[in-house]
This record gives sequence, structure tokens and C-alpha cells, in this order.
Amino acid sequence: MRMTLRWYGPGFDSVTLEQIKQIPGVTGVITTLYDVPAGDEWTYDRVKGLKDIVEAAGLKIEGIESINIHDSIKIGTPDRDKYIDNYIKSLEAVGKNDIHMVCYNFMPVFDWTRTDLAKMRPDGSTVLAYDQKVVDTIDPQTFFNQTTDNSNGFVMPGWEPERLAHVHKLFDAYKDVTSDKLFDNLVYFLNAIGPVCEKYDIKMAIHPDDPAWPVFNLPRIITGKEAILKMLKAVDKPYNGITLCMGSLGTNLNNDLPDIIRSCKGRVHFAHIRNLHHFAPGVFEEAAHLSSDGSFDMYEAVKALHDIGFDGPARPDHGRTIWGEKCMPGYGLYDRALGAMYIQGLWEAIDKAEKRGV
Ligand SMILES: O=C(O)[C@@H](O)[C@@H](O)[C@H](O)[C@H](O)CO
Ligand SMILES: [Fe+2]
Repeated sequence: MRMTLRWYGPGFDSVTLEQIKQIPGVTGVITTLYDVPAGDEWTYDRVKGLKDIVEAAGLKIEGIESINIHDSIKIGTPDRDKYIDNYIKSLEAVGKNDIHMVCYNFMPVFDWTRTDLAKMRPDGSTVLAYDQKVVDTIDPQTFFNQTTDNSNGFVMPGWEPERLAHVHKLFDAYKDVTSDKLFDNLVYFLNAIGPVCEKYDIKMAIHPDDPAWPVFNLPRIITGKEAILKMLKAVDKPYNGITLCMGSLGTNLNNDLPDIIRSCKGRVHFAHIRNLHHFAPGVFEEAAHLSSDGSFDMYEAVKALHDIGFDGPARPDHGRTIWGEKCMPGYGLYDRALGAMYIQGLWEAIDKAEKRGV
């Protein structure tokens, strides 16, 4: 496991590379060209420019999160091949820069969905939270406006205003897209990018749907063990893997995280490590990474990653907003730094116990 932090790039993040560099054990970042709209081609020079900035701070780009997928590819419209060609060129730009992991998601319209971006906890920290009852009573456009209005002035990942300005039109474009069709479109995409992934040894790490069930009646296909194994089998090549996102899969308490990790041995290319506190099915808030602060047994999940020999990049996923920090919801420095230390502590203990045969 290589410990990283997500960094949104110059001008988009309240956290600096110099701060990230001071977190013990964090050797790299996961980043992106945040200003390139989904569907546009990434160039070698733009990626190189970003890489130079990261390396000048003494860090390494351990992977890209995300190169977002244009809706035409997900919907399967006739112009999808043009966007797939652009995606291939983007992968080429990444591969030629010696970057070998790309995280992406295949969720229609919205990326992750939360109903509160700053829910106050008893200790005064604020966290992202979800309540299915709220989603059930709100229309998607209002929902979108609320989410973007409450993000402290930051553009939230996957919530780009240009694309989401016309949520109704997007919903309309997806009206005939069943989950089977969405799945077929994913397989089509994965097969098409296979040669470039193999040429540059790029590992594709699909991010699970968050939450792990359909929202606003949009299909969701990466929701649990069965769905993930079906996807891995449909394109049964090492480049086709997953981002093991504990917080996303863990939205559904029927998902057994250690079991999913073990059954994806060899295909976990990236790990998002975080904890949720569940109140009832479909009602949860994000918690500190420590097991006792939420509902997950973080030791068991990290142990499963260790047991499968996971050697890819990992990052603490969303953190709480604490100590008065002004930051993008979920992406402050302080709580993610605490998370990085805790996860590395678990890893060190598991690793040493195993070596000593304990
Ligand atoms: O919840 C988050 O902040 C991330 O885990 C996702 O936005 C993730 O980056 C995307 O789904 C991957 O494309
Ligand atoms: Fe995640």
C-alpha cells in the first residue's frame, strides 16, 4: 500500500502540496486536470505540467482521479466513439507521463450523492451525510442547486456546473438506459480502451456507486460484490479493476467489505479508506476513520487489503471538517491527515504481526 492524499491541483484546492508533504508516510498524490470537461482530450503537456508541479514539491502522482466519462459513452449514443477516442488519447497522455492508475465512475448524471454537506456532530465537527427520505421528496434540479450552493464556493468533484446546468435534459437522455444497457456500455468502453491500457500498463479502477443503490430512478451498476464480480468477469483482464471505496460500498450494510476485498484479489487497483456511522438503512453520516467513531471495523477491512497483497495507492477518503478549517466538504487537510496516520498505524501493526507469525 502506498499512502496518498487526493489533491485537486493548483487553484482548486485549499490544501497545498507542501502541507501534504509533511504528513508522515504520504509519498504521493492522486490528482486530475480539474478544469478539463468530461469528454475533452487530455494532452501530454498538460499532464506533464501537473506532474512537474507535484514532483517539485517532492511528491509523486500515484494516479488520476478522475478522467470522467462523457455521458454519451454511458448512454451509448452514436457519437460515443468520438468521446472514447478522446479518452484513449487522454490515457495515452497519462501513460506517457509514467502514471499507471486511473480512477473513474460510471454513474449516470450525478457522481456521489449526499443530502447534507455540513451536518454538525456532537463534537462540533461537520460531515457529509445522507438521508434517503430527503432524496425521495426532492426533485433532481433542486437537489443539484442545493449541493452546489453549499460547497463553500468550491466546485465539487463530479458536480460540474456546465454539465449539470440542465439536469432535466440529462435525465431525459438517460430515460431508455436500463441497468443492463448501462452495463453493456461500460463493457463496450472497457474493451475499446483495452489496447492503450495494456500498452502503457494503465490500471483502470472503477469507483463504486455512492450510495450503492439507484437514486432518482437512475440505474446504478457497481453496487456490491455480485455486481463487481460480474464487471470484472465481463472484461477479464488485469487492467480492468476497481477502486475499493469503503464508504461507497459501505452505504449498504449488507455489503461485507472484507469479503468483497478478498474476492477481488489482484483486481483492487486503488483503495479509498473511510468510515460511516449508520443510523438506519439509508440514513448515515460520514465519520472519522477510527473504527469506534463509525459502523465499520476498519481493522478487518485493512487486514483484508493486507491479506490480498494490495500494493497500489490508497488514500483516506472524505474526512470531517474540524478545527475551523475552510475547505471543500470532505476534503480538508486535518481529518484526512489524521486518517492517513491511523490507516498507516493499522497497516504497520498488521504487517509486523504477520511477519512475526502472530
Ligand atoms: O466521493 C468522492 O469524493 C470520490 O470518491 C468520488 O467523487 C470519486 O472521485 C469519483 O466517483 C470517481 O470518479
Ligand atoms: Fe471513494
